[in-house]
Amino acid sequence: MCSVFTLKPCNVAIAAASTITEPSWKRKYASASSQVVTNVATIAPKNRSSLLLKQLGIPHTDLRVEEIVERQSSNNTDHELSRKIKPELDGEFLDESYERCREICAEYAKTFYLGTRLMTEERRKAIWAIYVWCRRTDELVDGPNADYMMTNSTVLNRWEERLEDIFVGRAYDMYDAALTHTISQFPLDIKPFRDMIDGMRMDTWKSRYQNFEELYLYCYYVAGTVGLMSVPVMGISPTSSASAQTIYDAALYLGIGNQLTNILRDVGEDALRGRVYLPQDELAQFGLSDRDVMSGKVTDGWREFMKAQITRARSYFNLAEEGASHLDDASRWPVWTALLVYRSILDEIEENDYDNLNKRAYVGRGKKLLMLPIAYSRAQFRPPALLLS
Ligand SMILES: CC(C)=CCC/C(C)=C/CC/C(C)=C/CC/C(C)=C/[C@@H]1[C@@H](COP(=O)(O)OP(=O)(O)O)[C@]1(C)CC/C=C(\C)CC/C=C(\C)CCC=C(C)C
Ligand SMILES: [Mn+2]
Repeated sequence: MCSVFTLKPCNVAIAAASTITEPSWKRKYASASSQVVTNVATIAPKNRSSLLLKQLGIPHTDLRVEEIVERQSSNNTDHELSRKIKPELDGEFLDESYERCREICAEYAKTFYLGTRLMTEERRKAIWAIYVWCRRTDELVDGPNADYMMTNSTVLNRWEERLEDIFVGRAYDMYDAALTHTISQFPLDIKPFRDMIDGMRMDTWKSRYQNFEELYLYCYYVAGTVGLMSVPVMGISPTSSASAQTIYDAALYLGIGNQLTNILRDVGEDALRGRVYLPQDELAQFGLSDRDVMSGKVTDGWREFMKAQITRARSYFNLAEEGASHLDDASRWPVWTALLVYRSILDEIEENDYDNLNKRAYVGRGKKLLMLPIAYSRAQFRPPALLLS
């Protein structure tokens, strides 16, 4: 274990790296890429979703969400889920741990941080801890220290072992300690956390996506998982008549919508890193290729392509809206705020006349604040079935 008391927010990735040098880990996978190739090949796209999804042309890959929902709804205390571990942490240390998580969330994720400020204290602390774990995981593969750490399967395997430790109450540093405590307070499942690490594995070897199915899988791994991690913290309204599956699906869609938006916002930046997340077959349908993405020229063809991409990203936010109304009363406002603010990045791309090759779309603070009352009024809505019960 490393010394954690000197960590500063900007050292998050270094802190992650400092504990991954021990040589004794077991290798779970022969290599990062073979693991992911296997996943892509064996998780057959399975259209088990509603007519609405079919009409939208959205493939719903079998992402084993049912497995998570089933455990979440059961009272099986033997399972890793719902284990009430009691980390031996004193109040002051824990307060400091959460405070460090808060600082990082405030510094790196203004939109999410705004959302968390609208939550109850317990929930907001839990989301800060989850945020920091997600951010550190992402930093391992594309943060400033990623090259220095030569991110490879070893680093990610070690990070996954460390995750397993966190879930049994063993923390390596202060950030882990906050998450360990969160796990003792909320019925979090380790699965989406593991899946996010798989997504980062994927990002280390894959820089092109042939079609939307491939991209969707990546988006699930790195972002849909965040939705699944968040539901147990946000809570489902006790009067909701919706199935847990419906609500988890909606949370997953919010993650997908966020990530598609992220990808559309960052096309130019990602291209500079040699990455094109846009589906190759869809680029070709619009007479475009990687070369157009790299050229930085915003043509009419590019605009038309972007319009279609934006429409699809919005459709995921729309699907998420349905589930947001079934969350616990106290969680609806923050979730609606995050949804509206993140979705409005798409409006900004339109405002920029679809120039996401040279400009980064940005939602100003004023606009964000204006969305608070709109989100508040949306959050007052409860599905009609609840009013009857
Ligand atoms: C029923 C219902 C609607 C429930 C709500 C569920 C819910 C709260 C869903 C939230 C979904 C969400 C916030 C997804 C985040 C997706 C995201 C931005 C993923 C990013 C991936 C990698 O992308 P990239 O490398 O291209 O990005 P950068 O340029 O590096 O930024 C991630 C970076 C993966 C890691 C994710 C995070 C760090 C964000 C985690 C956020 C939270 C835990 C906060 C959620 C809180 C609120 C208030 C919504
Ligand atoms: Mn990233």
